[in-house]
Amino acid sequence: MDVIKVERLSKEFRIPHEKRDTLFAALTGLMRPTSYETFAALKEVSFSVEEGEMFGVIGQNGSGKSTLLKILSRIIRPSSGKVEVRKTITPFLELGVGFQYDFSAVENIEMYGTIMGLSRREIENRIEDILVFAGLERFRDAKLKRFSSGMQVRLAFATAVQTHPEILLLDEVLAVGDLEFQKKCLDILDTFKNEGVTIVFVSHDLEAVKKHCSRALLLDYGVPVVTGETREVIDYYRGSLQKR
Ligand SMILES: Nc1ncnc2c1ncn2[C@@H]1O[C@H](COP(=O)(O)OP(=O)(O)OP(=O)(O)O)[C@@H](O)[C@H]1O
Repeated sequence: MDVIKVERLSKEFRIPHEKRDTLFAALTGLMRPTSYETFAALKEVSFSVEEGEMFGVIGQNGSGKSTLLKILSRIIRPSSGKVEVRKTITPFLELGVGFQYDFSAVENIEMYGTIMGLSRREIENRIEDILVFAGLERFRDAKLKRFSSGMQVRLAFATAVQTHPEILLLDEVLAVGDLEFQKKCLDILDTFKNEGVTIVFVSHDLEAVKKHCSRALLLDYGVPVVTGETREVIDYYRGSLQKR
């Protein structure tokens, strides 16, 4: 069963240009009205993701991957096209949103867990597991402002995976963690996959995409160049990069 179905999805952003012809006009505010340029971040993108599948989205910087995930999670609206999502989406796009830097690790787990929809009891039962998974047991009472960015992501990911996701959207969030932690997270994703969780995984780490995703989509400046079996999509991507 398809849990995500995207048909001819397009997204255009309006980029403002302020025209100030002379310094005098700029200083006196006598400028022409702002004009806008339209920028197409996604152009007629279509694909579907099956339940329990880990689906990769790859492409160069600025190719529209994050825009696509933001539309799937309803953070932004498409300009045209159709997006159907049949289960609840848990977006891990910006891990750690809501973290309080003056709070300790444990206080942040309690707060973040609440934001992610866990009950008080669920959080209390899991605090130790979360700290162990994040490898931060020794830092339980340290304030977050003393943590490195990698430590913050470890804490956020460790808390977030305790929720009961149906569809997970991951946007390059693991890249900040060190190699050992990245491996741990990818192992967790495999466990999720085995439990039937659907995962959409945006990454520049092509080896991780190849290893964990069954199918993938390659975007090139908003254009869906190829969708299919991950190995073929990655080979195509590598081949096209060599030709440039
Ligand atoms: N709110 C916005 N307003 C205007 N342009 C935007 C906005 N959000 C994204 N863009 C533009 O859309 C294009 C696609 O951006 P997006 O962040 O989706 O790319 P990406 O593939 O995720 O890139 P990266 O690999 O660098 O994370 C970029 O050119 C970006 O500048």
